[in-house]
Amino acid sequence: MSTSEKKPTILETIYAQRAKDVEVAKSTPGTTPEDLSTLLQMNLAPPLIQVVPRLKRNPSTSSSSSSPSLMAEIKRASPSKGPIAMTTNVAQQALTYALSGASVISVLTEPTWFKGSLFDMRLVRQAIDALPDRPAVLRKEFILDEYQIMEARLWGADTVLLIVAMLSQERLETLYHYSLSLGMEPLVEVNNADEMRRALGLGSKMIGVNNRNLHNFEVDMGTTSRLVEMVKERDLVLCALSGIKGPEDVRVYKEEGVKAVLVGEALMRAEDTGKFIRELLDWPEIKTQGEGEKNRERTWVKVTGVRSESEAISLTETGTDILSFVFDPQEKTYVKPEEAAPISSKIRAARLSPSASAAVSPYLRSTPWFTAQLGTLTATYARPLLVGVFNKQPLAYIQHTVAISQLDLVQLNGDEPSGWTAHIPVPVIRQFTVAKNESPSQEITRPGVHSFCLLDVQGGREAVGELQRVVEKGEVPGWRMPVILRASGIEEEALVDIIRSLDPWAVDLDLEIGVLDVVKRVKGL
Ligand SMILES: O=C(O)c1ccccc1N[C@@H]1O[C@H](COP(=O)(O)O)[C@@H](O)[C@H]1O
Repeated sequence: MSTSEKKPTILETIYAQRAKDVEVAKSTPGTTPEDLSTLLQMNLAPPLIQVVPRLKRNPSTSSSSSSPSLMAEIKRASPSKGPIAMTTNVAQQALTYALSGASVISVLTEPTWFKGSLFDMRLVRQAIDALPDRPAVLRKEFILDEYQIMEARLWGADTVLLIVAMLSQERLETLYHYSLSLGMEPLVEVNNADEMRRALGLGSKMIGVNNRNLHNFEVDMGTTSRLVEMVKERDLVLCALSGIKGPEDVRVYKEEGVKAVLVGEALMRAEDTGKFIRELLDWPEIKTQGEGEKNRERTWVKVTGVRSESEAISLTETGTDILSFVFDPQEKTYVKPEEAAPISSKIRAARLSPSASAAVSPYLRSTPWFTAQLGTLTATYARPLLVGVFNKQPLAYIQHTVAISQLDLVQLNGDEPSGWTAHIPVPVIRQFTVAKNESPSQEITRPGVHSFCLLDVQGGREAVGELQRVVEKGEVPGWRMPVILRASGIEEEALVDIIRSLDPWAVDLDLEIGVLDVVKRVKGL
């Protein structure tokens, strides 16, 4: 950056401070450039998503006149406004943005003027990590050194900001290509035609026009509009940045063909963030489950302990949705994988394809983890589903059994390591115990590891309160968590009451005399 005799502008001041901050980080034991480079070589950076394709999808994409996509910013404070939202919890804010349809979450990581940090960015990434089709994470920074791009990748960013106004052409090109080498297409920020030419010269696929002049803070909403012509017919996403306050601002950009808008302050100050976003972008309401609304037809029945073809067939004919084989030799209903295989084949040959209506709606792309798992399951598999139940068997045995017995799901009843789920090729159900006056395990509601949970209720009716809390508070407000209730040991009338009040996704019954009558009763509820 060129030095001048005049008082430095805010951009020059921030640049100078960030250059010092980077030197401190680089010379701190544990975070030297060599350390970061080793961490990258060890593949310790979390997986990436590609920002440009993600930016092209938003809740209005399927309609004939799609609205711009949203880059929603986490911005506690700014040099021009001072404090904006100092007490906002960044993880909650990010999840709200994601569930409201944001394609990108921009996180200011600069500490002095914006009160941000890499820790904020990590929390944002963690909060949205398990969502299907999660938004991309942008490190919104004053990037002047490759070191900051390494940091960004290691702390969970999918893309970084490069501000043309503060970089020589040589630095800009080097940083742009370095970011690409780590798999991240950067957002290149410009403020005038000269800077736009420099960004286009890079071959940038994502250019943001900042309506705010970073030297004098002046916001001119026409800045983006004046540069639109320069990118017409080009294969890139043009984004309008700064000063966007209401739907009228976005409408103008939409008509001009701007594909995305970045909004910070207005979102951080919004009272009802989801509503504000819908109105701002003229998006359709994103469907969430209303109070008591079901996302499926009726309680499913899972029966555990199937050992013969005749049992499997009569259960299927009675309407059982999930058949479970027990592969634990300690159990009296144990079957060997070779014995389950022909039963699976018979059931698979007879079952119908999933109904088209079960397919996941595009508006539900950003549903919370467990609900989305259920949506995928019902859209992908025909019923009855075939489950293998395991209790501390070796991983290799589980993998072998999935293949031999053609299982749709695996149920883990022991304390198998959570990392195993990544190596089991079908969705995993994990069993937990829920007991009266005992806080349920936090693992039950932790998204991203198991796909479904089966809750073994100890204490009959009296533990139902705990169960109720898991179902209602388990995921995100407004979303009831789908759970499988282990019903064996609960007498039939109590079970019927529990199903009526709790509306679990499924109940799990042991195969024993009289189970067919219970299946019929549950299916008839
Ligand atoms: O907002 C500032 O004061 C500022 C100062 C220096 C560099 C960037 C600044 N803000 C940027 O503003 C947008 C978001 O704008 P808004 O909050 O929606 O008006 C974003 O690009 C920030 O990085």
